[in-house]
Amino acid sequence: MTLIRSVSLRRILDSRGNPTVEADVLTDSGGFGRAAAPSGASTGEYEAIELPPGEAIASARQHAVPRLVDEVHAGNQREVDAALRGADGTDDFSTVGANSAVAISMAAAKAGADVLGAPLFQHLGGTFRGGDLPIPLGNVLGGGEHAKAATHIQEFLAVPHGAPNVSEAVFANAAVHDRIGELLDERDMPAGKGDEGAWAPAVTDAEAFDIVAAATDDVAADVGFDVAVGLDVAASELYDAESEVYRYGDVERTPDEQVDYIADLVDEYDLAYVEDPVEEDDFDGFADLTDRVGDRTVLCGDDLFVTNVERLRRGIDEGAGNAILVKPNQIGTLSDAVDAVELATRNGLEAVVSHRSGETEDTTIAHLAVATGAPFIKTGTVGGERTAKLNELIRIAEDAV
Ligand SMILES: C=C(OP(=O)(O)O)C(=O)O
Ligand SMILES: [Mg+2]
Repeated sequence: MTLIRSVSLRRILDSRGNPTVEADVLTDSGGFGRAAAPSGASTGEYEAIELPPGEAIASARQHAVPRLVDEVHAGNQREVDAALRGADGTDDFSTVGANSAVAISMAAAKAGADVLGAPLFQHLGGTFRGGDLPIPLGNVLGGGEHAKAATHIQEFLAVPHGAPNVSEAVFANAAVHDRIGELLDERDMPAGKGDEGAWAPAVTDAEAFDIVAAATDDVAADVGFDVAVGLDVAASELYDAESEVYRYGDVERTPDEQVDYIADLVDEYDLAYVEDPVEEDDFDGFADLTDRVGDRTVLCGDDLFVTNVERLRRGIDEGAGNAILVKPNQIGTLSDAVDAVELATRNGLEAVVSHRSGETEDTTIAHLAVATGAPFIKTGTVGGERTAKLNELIRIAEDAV
């Protein structure tokens, strides 16, 4: 019933206005799935390879599609993803492109769910999933690679960890975003928005902390539950490997000073979450920070782990971090992404399923987070490509997908 009958690939627009890959998968019984690849801007050095969409599509048509059509069942995700890996023949999807691979992998999962008549999260996670919804981490102000001339730290996040349900959490993050807009207005600080819809004012990181902390406090008082502050430092983008310093404009920090700086920020702002506090090769610095503040904050590896079980295993062995960011396109298939979540969970690390800065209306990550029981999802706060996932979570919670 779920034997793949056709796979079609096309170029569509992503939220930055760049082309990306969309895949349609059709099964012999008429099951249909459509999914699109997201795309990063502050990408990790060790991510799977995203090819220019035209090349990725041509290569997938040549190498992957013949291995899938009339050969593989969309309902068997491991079989689909093994066929994609076999067709590619490399560790990093550099033949067919991780963008084609992830679009096909996710579209096949949706086709499988369609045949079953079950929501995607249930097809991926089993019938007992759906009770635990992730806490949404909302990017409300930022800069880095997502908005030049704004903050050095890439993302200031709202963390509504006291919310009684996902819907109230989603609306609390939107309220923080809105409150920041008011505070920027009051302070006469004009601001556009970055790639993920977060405010991108030309303020210092210190001013940004002040504004975001005020906004989360105001919203927490209003909604009656805790809303904390989190960060994605995206430290690899600040690191100058030649001189071995982190550059925040004119301010330089050595790797040791960087660890001290982040540890101080965790205590000063009671940070609930810090992603990529040090650069992607510094497992030692990550472990040092985990020793110092890992008991009171979530320390998450994005560029450090790139959703890769080999790099995650090293992190587990060395005590680097207590959480992993999970981006399916960093590794190329849903099976690989689920393997990373399961390895993390078995070893006491938390999983944070994540969007990319370049996104589409695709909602697969909302289902993946619920399917894997991930405690967090990071998928922005406002903007149609971000609200697509947030609204899907609200529907999943209501059993309305
Ligand atoms: C979402 C992120 O940005 P990008 O997609 O640009 O890597 C991130 O760094 O966590
Ligand atoms: Mg990141």
